[in-house]
Amino acid sequence: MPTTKFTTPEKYTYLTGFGGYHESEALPGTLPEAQSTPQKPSYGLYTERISGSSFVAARSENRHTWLYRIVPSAAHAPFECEPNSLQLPDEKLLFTPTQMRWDPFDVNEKADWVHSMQLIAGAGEPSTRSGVAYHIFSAGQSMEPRSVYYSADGDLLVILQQGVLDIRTELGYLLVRPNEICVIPRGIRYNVALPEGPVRGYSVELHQGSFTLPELGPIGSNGLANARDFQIPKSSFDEDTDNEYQIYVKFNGQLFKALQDHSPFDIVGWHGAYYPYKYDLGRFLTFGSVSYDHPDPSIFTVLSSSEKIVELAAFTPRWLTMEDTFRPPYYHRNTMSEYMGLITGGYDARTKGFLPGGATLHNVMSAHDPDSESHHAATHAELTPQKVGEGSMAFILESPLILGLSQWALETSGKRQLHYNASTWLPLKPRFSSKGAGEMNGHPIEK
Ligand SMILES: O=C(O)Cc1cc(O)ccc1O
Ligand SMILES: [Fe+2]
Repeated sequence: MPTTKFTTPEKYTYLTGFGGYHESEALPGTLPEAQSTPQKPSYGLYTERISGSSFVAARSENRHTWLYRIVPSAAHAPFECEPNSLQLPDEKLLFTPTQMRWDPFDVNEKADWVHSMQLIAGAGEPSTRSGVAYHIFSAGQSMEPRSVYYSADGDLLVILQQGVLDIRTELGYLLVRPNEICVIPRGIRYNVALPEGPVRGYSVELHQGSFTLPELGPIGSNGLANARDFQIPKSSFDEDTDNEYQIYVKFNGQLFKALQDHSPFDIVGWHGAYYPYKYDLGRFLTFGSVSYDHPDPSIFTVLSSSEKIVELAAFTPRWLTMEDTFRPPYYHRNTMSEYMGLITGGYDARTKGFLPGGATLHNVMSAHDPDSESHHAATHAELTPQKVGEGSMAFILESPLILGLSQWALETSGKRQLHYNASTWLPLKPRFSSKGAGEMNGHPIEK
């Protein structure tokens, strides 16, 4: 059969709305009317289903999608183990309460998406569907065009820091640019091309549950990440049953590969609620205190997860107007582990050492926040309305899990700052005076 390529002119247009039931067809008349499994699907297609939740999951958590494709995904050669996979950290993680900070991670010019993922920290494991894995990706190469990857281990949240990801998923295209995040659900196959050169960023794989929008409570019906701003690909297919394709899968932490002689991008139409999506953090509707005191960063939550295993919050540009307030984050210890990254610019509790493409980890109950310089600056700042984070974007992943560190994070990457704690908090000296409130080492505290 001759190979004919079909790409929709609407390659990068999207459906919108978080969590809703969507449908898309690249050829009119693909989707069956009023049913899902007709005896003879249109155009001689095969019907296939991908389930992202158990059949009996509550309606609010039930996620599945019906696919109408040229050849079923099951038609491939056996999977074989890829022995030298970088993505397989078959190692014991190190659990330490020591505060961690990393310089920006290097781009691995030779690696593609699949082979560039490096584990930073994790807890639990995929086989029992427990916990999370935090990775850094830093790829210099597009994936081989006739190859796809999927993870059987969890839903993947991608926080892009540098470059552009042209992600072709089975369900259509997603162009992910800096300041955007995307989620690729477990099992969805995709190829990542790098149209603008090397990419770098952070990812979190959720072994259990799925990503959700946080409840809004007293905020009301809009705000934070609005459901409408989540973008979902539209169906687009290749009609190629002549060439060989590679299917990579991460399965319980191990990379496997199988070959097939037809394009995995052969879905002509789909309907369902299980799909990849992207979101531009620039659209976040930020709330904060307009009177006094520092609100908790939960007010910045972009995505939560169904079993509260991890939550993503973004520190977007915003106005601070609080009166008589120490405005940056307070000193704290937290029952949650806090992993932070910087997409652009700076972060108001840290004057130096926390740079775009770098990261920090303050594990469960490990004390942290403002470094001595930013503490001093904020204590003496004039409290006029102030825009913070202009041109900046930082994020935090909060998790109740104690995170263990990989050998790569601790040693191999060479990016761990060995004197993080000492340089950040040891310069903080006592300023207490029993002679009375309002004095600092015998000097009146400036109001
Ligand atoms: O910088 C951090 O550690 C994140 C953070 C920010 C904040 O405003 C309050 C608490 C907190 O952990
Ligand atoms: Fe914190």
